[in-house]
Amino acid sequence: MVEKRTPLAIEEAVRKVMNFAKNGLKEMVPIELAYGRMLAEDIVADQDVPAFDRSPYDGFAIRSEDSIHTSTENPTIFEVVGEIGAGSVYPKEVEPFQAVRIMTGAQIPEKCSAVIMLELAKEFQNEGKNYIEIKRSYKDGENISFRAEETHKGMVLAKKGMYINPGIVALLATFGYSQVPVAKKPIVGVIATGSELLEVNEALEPGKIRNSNSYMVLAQIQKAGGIPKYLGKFSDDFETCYTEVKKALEQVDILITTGGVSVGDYDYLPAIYQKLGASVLFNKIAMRPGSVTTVAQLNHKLLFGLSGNPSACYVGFELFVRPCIKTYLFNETPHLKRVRARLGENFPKPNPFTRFIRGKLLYEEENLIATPSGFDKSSAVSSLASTDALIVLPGGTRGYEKGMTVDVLLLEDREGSQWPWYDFVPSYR
Ligand SMILES: Nc1nc2c(c(=O)[nH]1)N[C@H]1C(S)=C(S)[C@@H](COP(=O)(O)OP(=O)(O)OC[C@H]3O[C@@H](n4cnc5c(N)ncnc54)[C@H](O)[C@@H]3O)O[C@H]1N2
Ligand code: MOO
Ligand SMILES: [Mg+2]
Repeated sequence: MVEKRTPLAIEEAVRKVMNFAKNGLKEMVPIELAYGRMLAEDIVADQDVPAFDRSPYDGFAIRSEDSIHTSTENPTIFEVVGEIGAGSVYPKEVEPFQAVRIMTGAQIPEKCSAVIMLELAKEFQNEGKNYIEIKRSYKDGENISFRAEETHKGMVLAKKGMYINPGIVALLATFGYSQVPVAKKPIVGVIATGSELLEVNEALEPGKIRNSNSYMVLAQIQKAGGIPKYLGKFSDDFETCYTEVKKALEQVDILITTGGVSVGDYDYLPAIYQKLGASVLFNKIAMRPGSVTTVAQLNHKLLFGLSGNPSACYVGFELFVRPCIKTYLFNETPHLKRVRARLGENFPKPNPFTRFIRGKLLYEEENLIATPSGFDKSSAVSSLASTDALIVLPGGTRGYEKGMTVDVLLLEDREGSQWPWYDFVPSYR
């Protein structure tokens, strides 16, 4: 008699896994390699930006008080006593009715309090000296970029766990991080099980299929921020698979197997977990696809037994493995982000379990439309190619109709969420 498994609610299953998700370590990388990594520390401003009052224009720096009585009828003349470009500092104090020719980015000379744009100053020479004439007054501080107007020393500019985008790279450079503290990536091993599996370069034979799960999962690992490590594909032979899984555990932070988790004669993963002494967190979830997704832990190392069926494998990874990789990388929003959309097609088939339909998102005017990507069986491969969201259809006795409001989990978003697993309400209720 085949073992009867009790399905666990998805939310509970994710919670059980997250109890074993842990933060990883920090490592330093040169700033050129920081893009795309996750920050392992808050970035705190160790200086003001700008660090000195500077000119936002090419022009002339003056003492604004010298310009008070200026008008078209009563122009004011300044003697130009020096010139500085960005990077240079005018060495003296500026006297009344003197001006310093100054370029964008240069430090405002001492005593100066306004900048006249080049275009608004009439330049002339007299007896070998340079002068400018202006026809309006300038206020104290006019055309000056003040010290700390952008950032104060001590401000947190980017938080630990944030994805390092080009803007954060600019910040890191501004604040002198030639070496950047980033989260060390977890090594995530992948083992495919199945006597039917051929390698990608092998010709098809009767009854066999090419191993697509491994390469799909390797890509998912990379996308989530881990280091994928392909450990091979093995026939459904208990001893071989046991030995390979045991060996793999020594080389990785997280281990994924695909296939062999259901109740079939050659589904050996449950027995492998038992022989390893690993404790199984669950082996049946009230979801489709991926109901057979099994997760175990051995000495706090997670072993994900993803289904062999490609769509089930894909979904199992996104719901369970991804948040563990993100947590390892210090991310505090490790789960998929959830938004509302309108269903783009009828989905008439009711299901007792919650379904995660692979879908494609599209904006129509201000509405977000989520349309199933295609062939929807758990064995489907082709529909995954155009999938950028999982449409969540809670289990029940009725199907869903085009235009209904549904929850979707975003696969191409970087923000993520702390916890999307609450109140999935079927819109037909
Ligand atoms: N009597 C029952 N049979 C099944 C049940 C059940 O509850 N009772 N569950 C079904 C569900 S749901 C799923 S999902 C599958 C899960 O099977 P396994 O995870 O044990 O995976 P396998 O049996 O090894 O393979 C299933 C399917 O996937 C193909 N496969 C496997 N590996 C790969 C790979 N690397 N690349 C591409 N395709 C792969 C394999 O050829 C099979 O067709 O069990 C149901 N059965
Ligand atoms: O676990 Mo299966 O993927 O539910 O179809
Ligand atoms: Mg099976």
